Amino acid sequence: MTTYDLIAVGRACIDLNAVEYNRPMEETETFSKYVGGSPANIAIGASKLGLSCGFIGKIPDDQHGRFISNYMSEVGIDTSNLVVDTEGHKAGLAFTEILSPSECSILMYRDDVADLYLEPNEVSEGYIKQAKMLVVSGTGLAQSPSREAVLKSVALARKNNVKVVFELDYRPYTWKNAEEVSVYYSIVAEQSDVVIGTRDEFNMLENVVEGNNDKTVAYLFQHEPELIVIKHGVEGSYAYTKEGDTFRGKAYKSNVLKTFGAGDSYAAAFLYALTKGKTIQEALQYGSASAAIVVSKHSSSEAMPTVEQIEALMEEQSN
Ligand SMILES: Nc1ncnc2c1ncn2[C@@H]1O[C@H](COP(=O)(O)OP(=O)(O)OP(=O)(O)O)[C@@H](O)[C@H]1O
Ligand SMILES: O=C(O)C[C@@H](O)[C@H](O)C(=O)CO
Repeated sequence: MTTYDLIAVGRACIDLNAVEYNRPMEETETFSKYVGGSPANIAIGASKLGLSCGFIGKIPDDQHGRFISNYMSEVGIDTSNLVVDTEGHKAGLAFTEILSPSECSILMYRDDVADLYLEPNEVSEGYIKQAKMLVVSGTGLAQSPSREAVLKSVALARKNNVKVVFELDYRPYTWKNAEEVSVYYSIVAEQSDVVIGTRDEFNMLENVVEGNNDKTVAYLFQHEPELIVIKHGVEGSYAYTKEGDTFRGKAYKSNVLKTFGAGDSYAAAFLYALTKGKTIQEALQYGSASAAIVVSKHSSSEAMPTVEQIEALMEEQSN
């Protein structure tokens, strides 16, 4: 018996999104606070879509930590394995700059962040075995002890027949160099059932400047993965199966406010659709429609849509 459709492991942080957008951050005076961090956003998105979700991570023992934990509980995520740090580590902060709908950047404050101090002994087999899938974010591999905690969670998932979904989620901060990224990304990707990332992120995994999708899938299908999703921004995304099928997901039209949040909302809705037994082609549409909604809104987490909103957009743009 599984209790959770999905348990995500990794960072739960704070996003501070510029309220006065279409201008440089130097001229921004007001920021809105949201829960952020890619794996937290995915769990929030999936929970808002009605999946039962849990989370493994570490938050600070302060106002930010309590804000994160309260918000995640409010949207229905089980936070019993969201460990409270006792050593004074802080929450990661992501200040977002929205220069224009297509030129966005994120200014990260991630020195000594609590999420990277998750210890292997804080990852419980009893918890992981209650899930259908474990969603692992690449950033959790950037530094010890979180690195070992994530590797342990993958090993426990595999031992208990829990599907491993690896969201590459490459962020340059905290990694030392490209070799290191490639080493740890390969270890986890080769053991995962599903790997999701952008073309650039797969280049980091393979440690190549310009890879191509055929080579990527030929490499990964020699190992555990059964399904690989490669995203190409507004040009859409491709899903490849080990049986040799390829599916293309087109991006939906959107009144874009900012670009970030696309990947997390895409993953949440894609995984929701697969969990509900939709086809891979349909799952690509759910993911793309969810992303189109989130890029038209101000936040990544709070903006995660409902199933009805996703299906309405799919219907509206069905031709
Ligand atoms: N401007 C856009 N308009 C509509 N849909 C978009 C847009 N940008 C991205 N998407 C959708 O979101 C999906 C994922 O986007 P992308 O490939 O940029 O991922 P990502 O880089 O992980 O996102 P993020 O910016 O959150 O890190 C795309 O395949 C597409 O369907
Ligand atoms: O993942 C992060 O740490 C920042 C996110 O919360 C932010 O909203 C984003 O970049 C989403 O893609």
